Amino acid sequence: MGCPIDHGKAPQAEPHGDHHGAQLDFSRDMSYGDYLQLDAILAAQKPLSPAHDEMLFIVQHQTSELWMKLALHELVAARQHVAEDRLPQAFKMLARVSKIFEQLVHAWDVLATMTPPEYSAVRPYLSNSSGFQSHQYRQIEFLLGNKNAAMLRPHAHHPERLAAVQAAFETPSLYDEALRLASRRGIPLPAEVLDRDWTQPYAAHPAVMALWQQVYRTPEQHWDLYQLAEEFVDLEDAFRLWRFRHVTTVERVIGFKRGTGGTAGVSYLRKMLDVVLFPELWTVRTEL
Ligand code: HEM
Ligand SMILES: N[C@@H](CC(=O)c1ccccc1NC=O)C(=O)O
Repeated sequence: MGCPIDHGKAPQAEPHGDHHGAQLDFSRDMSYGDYLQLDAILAAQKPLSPAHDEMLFIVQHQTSELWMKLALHELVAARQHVAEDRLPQAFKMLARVSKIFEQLVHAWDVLATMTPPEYSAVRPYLSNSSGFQSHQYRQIEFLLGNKNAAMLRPHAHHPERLAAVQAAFETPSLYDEALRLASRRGIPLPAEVLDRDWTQPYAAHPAVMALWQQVYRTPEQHWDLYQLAEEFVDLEDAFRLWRFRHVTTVERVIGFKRGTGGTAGVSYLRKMLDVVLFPELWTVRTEL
């Protein structure tokens, strides 16, 4: 079997030759590398230091950003599906995002092969750059409800990126949309939940706790909200593991040095382990 598109060519003279019938001439057809823009992607690793390990550092971050690009694409679409009452489509996307995070959790194993002296050879070349300035990461945090206006500042000098991060900052989070959906389904929720200032981080509310208690006590009557809640828990679980591996990897590589981004480093990242994205989905478990 060759390409499913009929290019109007005669069949290969030797379909069972040493090329197994594969097309070998791409002078006129789109090839693998053409489709994937590999020339652009593979020309984008530009080490600044003479250190051997900088290639690992660059590839690790670039691949993470590509997975974050997909996660963001899925999360934006999932939120839209929730906002428009199409839960099955949202489930599919949220399950994929959880798997992306699991992939990113395992990716730390590769970076952890870099020892402190190996990283010390690269670090001076990083100047003040830091993952803290990742605009895709910040959009993911905002989409998941972890809003913080100060995090917009690193993007102020770049209008296009600022607009994207700002839009994520001002738009209801995935969880906000889930609560609005529950309300459309007839579960009573107050205005301070349904129409709040979306630029504020979500804070736990007793009415939302009551909603999830109802869902988890009678799942058969609220099956899709129950499934949505469990998708959210999967997602937060995977995200927590990612945050945890980040701190432990950072600690083993730079110890308690300040971050290049200006924070205290490990103690800042440890503080981020306290973030709870979907608070009632965790506390409801105590009540069941
Ligand atoms: C040796 C490897 C790494 C070290 C030493 C490191 C260190 C740090 C430190 C110290 C911070 C706090 C901000 C600062 O002051 O710079 C930070 C933040 C951050 N890093 Fe890393 N990091 C490493 C690898 C990675 C990788 C592979 C990613 C994946 C994209 C990443 C993404 C981030 C993100 C998104 C933040 C912001 C976190 C937040 O604000 O909650 N880092 N990193
Ligand atoms: N914040 C790190 C530097 C760092 O990790 C970094 C620098 C440039 C591009 C990505 C990075 N990764 C995550 O923060 C440090 O303090 O060593």
